[in-house]
Amino acid sequence: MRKPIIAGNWKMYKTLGEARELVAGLLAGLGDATDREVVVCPPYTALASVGEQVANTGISLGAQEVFYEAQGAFTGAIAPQMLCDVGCRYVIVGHSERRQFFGDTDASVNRKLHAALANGLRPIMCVGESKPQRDAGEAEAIVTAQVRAGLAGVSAAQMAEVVIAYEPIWAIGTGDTATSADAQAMHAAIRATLAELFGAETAQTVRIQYGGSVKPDNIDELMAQPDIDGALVGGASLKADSFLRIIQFQ
Ligand SMILES: O=C[C@H](O)COP(=O)(O)O
Repeated sequence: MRKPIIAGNWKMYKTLGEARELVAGLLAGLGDATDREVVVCPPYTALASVGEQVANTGISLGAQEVFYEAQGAFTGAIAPQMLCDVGCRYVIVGHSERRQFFGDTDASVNRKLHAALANGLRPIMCVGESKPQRDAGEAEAIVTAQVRAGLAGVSAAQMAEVVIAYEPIWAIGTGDTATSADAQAMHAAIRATLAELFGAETAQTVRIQYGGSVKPDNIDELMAQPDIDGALVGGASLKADSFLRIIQFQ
């Protein structure tokens, strides 16, 4: 059985004080459910503080990005060990905003994913097509190619640590969610690709999140799909009440 994983990607939001307030609200309402995993991914500036706050709670810490080198003259970059140092368990790689604004490619995403794994971090690797690509009927080919390239050189054993997030770019921050049927179809295509790469048994164990305008009013339907194993949530993770409702999907 795949344990559902709900992750909040705060993107470039939350000062230290705001971060503490949000996490306090989450901890107050979380309860002790152990049948689902909860992750928050604050901006770098709040990682250490939130890391202390969530230590020994039901919330895991994740970062939004990582560089693939261990150390060196890489101004502005953060190394995998630095993320471990502040308590991170997860790190997002290949988010479409990193691909769009910061030059990430399938090749650099693959290097970051390997660096994360080598340092004991669990990568959440994002893939997803643009609107023109979907309209042209290329969505599945684009997404499965991103999966293959991003996972190049990864072993079946390492896949136990990898989470994949399918995020159609046109659904991010737009309120325009993929229908649960469209999302399910893409998740099934991703799982079929994983089966080709790593074998059917391993493919059945890999968690695939959906991301793109996940809200309290659509999470239940999305999570009811057989190949949707969680959500990567942006806007609706910035308030405790809406993120708690998403965590408490039926
Ligand atoms: O990482 C999260 C996604 O980009 C989704 O963002 P959103 O929930 O604001 O659409």
